[in-house]
Amino acid sequence: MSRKKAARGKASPRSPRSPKASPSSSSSGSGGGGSSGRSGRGLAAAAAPSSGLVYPSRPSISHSGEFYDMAFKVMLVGDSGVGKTCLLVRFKDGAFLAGSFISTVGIDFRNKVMSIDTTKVKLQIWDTAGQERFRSVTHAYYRDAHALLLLYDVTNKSSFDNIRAWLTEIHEYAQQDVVVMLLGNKADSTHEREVKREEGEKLAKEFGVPFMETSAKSGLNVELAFTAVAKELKHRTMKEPEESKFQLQEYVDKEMRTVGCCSS
Ligand SMILES: Nc1nc2c(ncn2[C@@H]2O[C@H](COP(=O)(O)OP(=O)(O)OP(=O)(O)O)[C@@H](O)[C@H]2O)c(=O)[nH]1
Repeated sequence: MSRKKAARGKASPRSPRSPKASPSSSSSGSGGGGSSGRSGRGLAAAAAPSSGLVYPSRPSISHSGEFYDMAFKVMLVGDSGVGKTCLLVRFKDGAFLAGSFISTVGIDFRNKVMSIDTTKVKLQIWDTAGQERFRSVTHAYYRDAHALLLLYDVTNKSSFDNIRAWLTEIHEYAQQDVVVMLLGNKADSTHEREVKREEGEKLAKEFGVPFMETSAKSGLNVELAFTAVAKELKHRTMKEPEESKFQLQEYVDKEMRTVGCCSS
């Protein structure tokens, strides 16, 4: 069995739910960002993304009129229902999508320009459908991703168990030096919790990836997760010799201690 097949075999995402949007309804987000993926607008950008890092010699301007110095592609991946769209909407708009769950169809993206030290970093964030039937669409996007935020749902053990299969898939399709961060989402749901924080930490350690728990609902660590990834990508790109190497997990741990965060 090929590695690809093995990865697929292991992954057993939640049973598919009927999406409310049709792939043909889409023109994916550009400029200020695409749709949230909630109302059937802007879903399922079928065309492969244009490749590569934007690191212009002078600031560029985004479609929303914001200047930026460098741009990166970040993908959100993980089982259906773990909260990828909600995490993106929380980060981009500071809101939580409560109410009935509508699965993402295919793939969608939104942009956000962040100030990292004195640099303007544009993140183009791709929200992928977690459902197995869209996997072949999302595979095409992995190779252009500079960072992957891999989510599981702390209230859903099988989404955690599937992380190994997701990591196999990432190794198969993404660039070798892609930045990967593991996120245990829905940390606000203390009563329904099925995965302890320590289990997430242990798995992340095993695979050598940084880890934190998040909540798209409360906003816990959402900004931090994207900031940490943006910092890592910026440091990798600038490679300033006098700068000491940026340590992503150290940064995350320090920031979490500072804000006195973390749920359990
Ligand atoms: N309590 C809680 N619920 C959340 C959180 N994030 C998402 N949800 C809920 O989980 C459900 C699924 O969220 P989505 O963001 O649509 O999940 P997704 O990973 O994008 O799902 P697919 O599009 O199918 O891949 C929704 O009902 C959300 O309201 C969170 O942090 N806390």
